[in-house]
Amino acid sequence: MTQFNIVEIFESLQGEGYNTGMPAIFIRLAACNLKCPWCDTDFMRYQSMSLQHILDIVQQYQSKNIIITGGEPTIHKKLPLLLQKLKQKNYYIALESNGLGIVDPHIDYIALSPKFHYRQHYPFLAQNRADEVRIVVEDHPEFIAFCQKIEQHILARHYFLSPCEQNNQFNILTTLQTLGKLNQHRYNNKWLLSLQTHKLANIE
Ligand SMILES: Nc1nc2[nH]cc(C(=O)O)c2c(=O)[nH]1
Ligand code: SF4
Ligand SMILES: [Mg+2]
Repeated sequence: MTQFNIVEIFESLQGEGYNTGMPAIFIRLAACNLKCPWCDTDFMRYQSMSLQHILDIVQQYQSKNIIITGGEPTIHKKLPLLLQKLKQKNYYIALESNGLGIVDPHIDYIALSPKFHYRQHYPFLAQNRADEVRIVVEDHPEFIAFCQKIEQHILARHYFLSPCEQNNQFNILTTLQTLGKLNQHRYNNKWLLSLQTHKLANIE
């Protein structure tokens, strides 16, 4: 039987990026190939679930939108089996990934979050197309160059910077200053702000 390691499945609103506010069922897969110091997800607390069990839970909710997140979903080799089933049931599927793996073609909306902290992992990007790129802001002299490099290498419809939360504080000022520098030419500005609004709204 096909099993998946699942941290949680819940219904909420997309808190971040271009689809902010979209009602969706979140499927959070276990494990990650990175270990970001500010990671806000306990991705190693999971349970093994059969494909049918996941479908049963998903179908109890109202929404026809799914957000696959983690952890890092692309490290799950059997993920295409789950996605196929969800597509057969006409779900719209968005995926959150750190960009180190290849994203399955069943995905309708790809949000990639390459991590500056692991910039040495991103010389050759496996996934070089996305609907949106969303980078968590770090205070470092090379951060802007990293964003510009990602903008060159990942063709996306939207580019976002997202404040980093550490010790219950968001680095909003650094984020604003970085946005200002990335968009300094005042024409063809690409970079927008993405907040983790679910944290501000106290929802999951
Ligand atoms: N509401 C809400 N939106 C989200 N968008 C991406 C999330 C994630 O943890 O990947 C997330 C999350 O955890 N909650
Ligand atoms: S890539 Fe995402 S899930 Fe993985 S450690 Fe970093 S913030 Fe956490
Ligand atoms: Mg989250």
